[in-house]
Formats: sequence, structure tokens, C-alpha cells
Amino acid sequence: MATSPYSEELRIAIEAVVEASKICRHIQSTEDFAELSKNDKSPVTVADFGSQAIVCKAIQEAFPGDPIIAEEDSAALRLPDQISVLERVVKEVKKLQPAASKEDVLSWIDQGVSRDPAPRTWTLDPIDGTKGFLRKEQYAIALALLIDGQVQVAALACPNLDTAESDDVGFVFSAVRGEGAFVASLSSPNDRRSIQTSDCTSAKEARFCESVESGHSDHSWSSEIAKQLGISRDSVRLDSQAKYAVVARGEAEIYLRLPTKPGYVEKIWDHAAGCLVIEEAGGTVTDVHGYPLDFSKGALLSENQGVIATNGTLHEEVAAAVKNGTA
Ligand SMILES: Nc1ncnc2c1ncn2[C@@H]1O[C@H](COP(=O)(O)O)[C@@H](OP(=O)(O)O)[C@H]1O
Ligand SMILES: [Mg+2]
Ligand SMILES: [Mg+2]
Ligand SMILES: [Mg+2]
Repeated sequence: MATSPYSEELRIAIEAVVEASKICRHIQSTEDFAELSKNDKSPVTVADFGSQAIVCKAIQEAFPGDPIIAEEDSAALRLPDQISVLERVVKEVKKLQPAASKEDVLSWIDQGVSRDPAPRTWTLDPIDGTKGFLRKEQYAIALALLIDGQVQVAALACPNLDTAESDDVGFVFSAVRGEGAFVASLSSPNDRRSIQTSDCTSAKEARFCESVESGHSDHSWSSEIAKQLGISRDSVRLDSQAKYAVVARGEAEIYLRLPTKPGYVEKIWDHAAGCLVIEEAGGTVTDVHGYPLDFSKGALLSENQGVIATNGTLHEEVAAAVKNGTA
């Protein structure tokens, strides 16, 4: 078998999100999140900053010069009245990087401020589903490598995800384009096994998932579409790209993210990693119009609206129902 052209990128990406999970888990266990509110009123915590610092440092060290389009930046932490939050971030990062100074941590976080499309770029959501993280429910650390606007490598850690198959909690999903999708327990990340989407061909039997947050997906629209497809079960609501992971490992068939706010443009870091994991597990991802997600435009999925992700076999039927569905 030919060696993978991205084996080093995959190894570093998995290691980075596994390390970041440790910070997130520790902060979640303390229940002291030092939550701040961003300009758009969305929350950000010590864990988001700590996770971004750890992952960006790892990428920068292994692949100097690779730009990173990440969700957070250090601006809020540099404000004099946020010094205690910055100190807390540094304290948490030091658990993994004992020599880290304040300036190191701030500059690692700011490795992620790239916004321009580049031929080779990483995208990072240090905590996807911050609201889920605050509720102690699902969240993810999502990292992907884009080459010419195509996702080629993905690592997606879901520290609170469980499984019916074992008592394990916390998984890391990964994929390289053309090489399949894999899962490993966060406690033994090198022990990867292949995953596939479900082979369900009957929409009536399908299980579907969507966002918990009512502002992130139009739930009444999706229940209308479910009705059209003959789905009787209620949707499973999950925060974060854990939804992509659940479809990728065959525990649900459909993830619908139907636009709510007119004008809201999806961010690449909310979808890139999950999208490749599902595709490599045999699934299909498009926007609500049936177009592939276009990751080539910088930080925004400016050419797309909403997301439909399925096990693959049901995609056409679901996309048609979304097209016919009333908003
Ligand atoms: N109006 C909106 N529509 C769609 N997505 C939104 C949104 N407002 C915020 N988001 C994004 O939805 C993500 C969470 O998705 P979900 O609801 O599936 O858990 C957030 O990621 P962060 O938590 O990383 O900020 C944020 O980027
Ligand atoms: Mg956010
Ligand atoms: Mg996000
Ligand atoms: Mg986030």
C-alpha cells in the first residue's frame, strides 16, 4: 500500500486535539469556566482559549508557515480587566506546557487569526459547542487541513460522547481523504478502528439529529421535513460536530442544519472536520440547496446555506424533501 501523503499531518492533528481535550476536561471538571461574552453575545471560556493555544502551538511547531483559521483570538485576554482570565488560561496551559509564559500563550492563540484563503491552511474550532460545554453536554475540538479549499485531513475529538458498545466516554474521530474514517478512544488514541455510516435505505427508519440551540437550526422546519419523509421518531438534539460523528459511526442517518437567521453565514471551522469524517465513512454532505460545501473562500462558507449530512444512501431523498419543505 502506498504511504499516505498526509500521515504526519494526521498524526500531529490527532495528538493536538487529544492534548486539547485534556485541558477542556480538566476545566469542565472544575466547573469554573471564567466565561466571557463575545461581541456577538456568544460565550467563550478559559477552555476555548487554552485549547486553541495548545493546538496552534502543535501545528506551528510541526508545520511552521502553515496558516491557521481558528475561531478565537487573544484580544479579550489582553484587556487589563481580564488579567485574571488570562492567568487562568496560562495556568491551565502550563499543565501540558510547563515552560509556557503569558506571551507564549497569547502568541500561540494568535497563530489562529489567519482569515485569507491559502493553498494550504488549517482550520480549528478549539471548542465547538461552547454552550454544550457549559451545560456539561456535548462539545468537540475540531481540526482540519484544507488543500486548495478541499478538506484533506480531519481530527475531531468529542470528549463527552459515549457509545452503546462499551463504557468508554470520549472519542477521537479522524480521516484522510481517500483513506476512510476512523475512531479511537481518547484514552488510547492510536488504537484506531474503521467506521462506516449506516446502510439504512428507508427514510422512515432514519434517525436524525440536529442542534440543541434553536438559533442554530430551524427545528419547526426540520420536523416538517421529517414528517414528509415519514420519520416518526423525534430528532436527537446534540451540540457541536458530535452530530457529524454520530452519523459517521452509523448511529444516526441524518443531520439537518436548516438556516434560521437570514444572513447568518456558516464558519468553516464548524463543519470542515465533521464533513470529511462523514464523507470518508461513506456519507454525503451538502448545503440545503444540494451544493457541496465550498471551503475555498476563507473563514466563511459564503457560497452555502445550512447543511444536510446523511449516511449517503438517503441523501437524495432528504435533499429533495428539504427542497420541497416549507420554511
Ligand atoms: N445563528 C446561527 N446559525 C448557525 N450557527 C450558529 C449561529 N450562531 C452561532 N452558530 C454556530 O453554531 C455553533 C454551534 O453549533 P451547534 O448548535 O450545532 O452546537 C457555534 O460554534 P461555537 O460553539 O464553536 O461558537 C457557532 O459558531
Ligand atoms: Mg463560539
Ligand atoms: Mg463552533
Ligand atoms: Mg468554538
